[in-house]
Amino acid sequence: MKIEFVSVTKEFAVRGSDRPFAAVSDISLDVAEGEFLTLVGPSGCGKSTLLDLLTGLTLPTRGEIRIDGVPVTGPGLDRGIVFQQYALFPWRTAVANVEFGLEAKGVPRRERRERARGYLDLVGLRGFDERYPHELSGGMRQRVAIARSLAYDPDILLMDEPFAALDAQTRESLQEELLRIWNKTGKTIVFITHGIDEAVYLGQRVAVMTPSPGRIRAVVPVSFASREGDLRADPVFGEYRHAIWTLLREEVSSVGQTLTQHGRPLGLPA
Ligand SMILES: Nc1ncnc2c1ncn2[C@@H]1O[C@H](COP(=O)(O)OP(=O)(O)OP(=O)(O)O)[C@@H](O)[C@H]1O
Repeated sequence: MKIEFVSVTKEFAVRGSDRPFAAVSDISLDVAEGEFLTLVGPSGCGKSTLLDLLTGLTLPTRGEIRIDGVPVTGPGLDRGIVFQQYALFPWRTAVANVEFGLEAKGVPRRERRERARGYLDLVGLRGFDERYPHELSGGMRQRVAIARSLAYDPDILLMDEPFAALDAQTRESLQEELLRIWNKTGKTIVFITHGIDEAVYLGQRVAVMTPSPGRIRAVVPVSFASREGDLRADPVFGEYRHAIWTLLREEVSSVGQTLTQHGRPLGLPA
């Protein structure tokens, strides 16, 4: 297993109270090597807390997170992160931003530019190497951020609502690009979103989180007979969307009904 959360709880101290607040509680979840897992849930359910734990920026109060069987004790170059905000260096061109990842890896100067250009190509930004971030659109900046994370050549890509600030059309085209990049690179991706459509479109499995305390309500495997054409208009897409929407509203019994109706066991609680 690439990533394992084993009974992970994260508590924060609350000012003026001697009882801590559990941001996430007793989370157990496995992510396979090369899998694309989306994590969906409402604001405040603990998605970012889970991701922070996975980056090693914070440590669990109880439980353990393992990568390749080894407990996470701090950040590492095996995990690349893409945030909602672009976090690019404004004083560096696109290609120099991507090169930053290669500097961290100790790649010799000569090789850096060439490899950085390769990553810009991969994210569809050929010809934009010398643009500064302020000369790029929001979608392009996010492509540069993805290219920079890929330049570290991490095994795992962690994405915290990376497309949330983009307009709908740009978001859809970046989702498509991301799937293409994932297919090409075989990275393990954990992608956080509060959009059900986005979770269903991208994920091979969708982990559904509910708040107070943050828990994983269900993990829904997603598959389509074909991804040709307008996938979002596919009735099966609508079924997944509805199932997850219902889970988020805790109407679990009707979810069981919707799904068995079509004879596809989706691993949901009955
Ligand atoms: N450092 C902290 N100290 C105290 N409470 C915290 C801390 N970090 C997060 N929390 C609390 O933990 C809960 C989960 O927060 P988190 O940011 O993980 O949620 P989220 O699902 O990512 O939300 P959003 O979608 O709005 O980003 C929230 O109630 C938040 O107030």
